Amino acid sequence: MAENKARLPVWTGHSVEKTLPIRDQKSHKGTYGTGLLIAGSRDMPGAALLSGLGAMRSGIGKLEIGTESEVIPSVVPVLPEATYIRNGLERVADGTLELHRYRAAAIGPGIVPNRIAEHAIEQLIDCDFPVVLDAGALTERPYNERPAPIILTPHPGEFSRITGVSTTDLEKRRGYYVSRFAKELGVTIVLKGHQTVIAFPDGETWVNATGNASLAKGGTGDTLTGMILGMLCCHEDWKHAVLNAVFLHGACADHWAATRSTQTLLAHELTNFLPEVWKKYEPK
Ligand SMILES: NC(=O)C1=CN([C@@H]2O[C@H](COP(=O)(O)OP(=O)(O)OC[C@H]3O[C@@H](n4cnc5c(N)ncnc54)[C@H](OP(=O)(O)O)[C@@H]3O)[C@@H](O)[C@H]2O)[C@@H](O)CC1
Ligand SMILES: Nc1ncnc2c1ncn2[C@@H]1O[C@H](COP(=O)(O)OP(=O)(O)O)[C@@H](O)[C@H]1O
Ligand SMILES: [Mg+2]
Repeated sequence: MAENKARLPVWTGHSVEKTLPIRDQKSHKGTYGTGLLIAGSRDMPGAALLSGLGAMRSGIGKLEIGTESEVIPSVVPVLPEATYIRNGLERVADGTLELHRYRAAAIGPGIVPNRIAEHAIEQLIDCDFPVVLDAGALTERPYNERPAPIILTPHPGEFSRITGVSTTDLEKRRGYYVSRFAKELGVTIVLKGHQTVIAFPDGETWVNATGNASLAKGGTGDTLTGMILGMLCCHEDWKHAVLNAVFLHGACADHWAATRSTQTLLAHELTNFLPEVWKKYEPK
């Protein structure tokens, strides 16, 4: 029997209105910090662009993208605002990149899981800023106590990979499994899909109120990872950053679906709508 979702509280538009940050007229880009994004590879260059667009459209101060050299020329024409760390994955893995200056980091979109990636993830987890782990960074590992959150953003296939729970069992009890493993692993888990569930390690769990099947398309999760990174850099409360990123990501898809076929969305179009959609929830 499908789990009764009614037990979980819903993160609504009103929740977002109460928790969105104000962009102080006297602020400067340093106010919102620099985010580090390790994403993209030669066969998956678009993941770096999609997550980069998500981050730069979501309140960040500056974005540095660590990616393979050959990926950079495909990102710059569409996102000239980001700067780059050539072969950033290797630089993080071998400890030659200064990490303390970042406000938050995200790693995984378009990254091939391997030993170097694992070393880079270990280095980031050793830092004291929030780290988002997605896609190629979602492999089974323990997480030690640290001063800032680790945020995993698996779809059901990735969740199954890191927990051993079959997607069939998972889909019957999403709320139960995501809350259980968030507590057991001591991390935040965003279990994506229809009615995304967000579970924090302290047991607090929410269901997202937005989104639709137009998001069932490659690249939309990479986009969300970037949006979470950007919002971590501009929200005081990191939990609100995660919840509001998931909500606004789905709200952009809902804006699309209001007048267009849900068969047709391209992931990069989500961030074209974010300026207008975000505005709707800001204080009038
Ligand atoms: N433009 C780019 O550069 C893009 C780059 N991308 C990069 O591709 C990399 C691989 O990421 P990925 O998600 O595409 O593949 P993977 O991790 O193998 O997981 C899929 C497996 O899980 C299973 N599955 C079960 N339930 C599921 C569900 N509800 N939703 C989804 N899957 C579900 C599913 O089983 P199936 O039902 O297909 O048998 C399948 O076996 C990653 O680095 C990502 O960033 C992409 O973002 C696209 C655009
Ligand atoms: N049927 C659906 N309804 C609502 N949201 C969906 C649906 N299918 C997928 N999504 C959303 O789309 C995104 C897919 O993430 P993911 O599978 O990681 O994409 P990719 O890795 O290809 O970028 C997630 O944010 C998920 O919540
Ligand atoms: Mg994904």
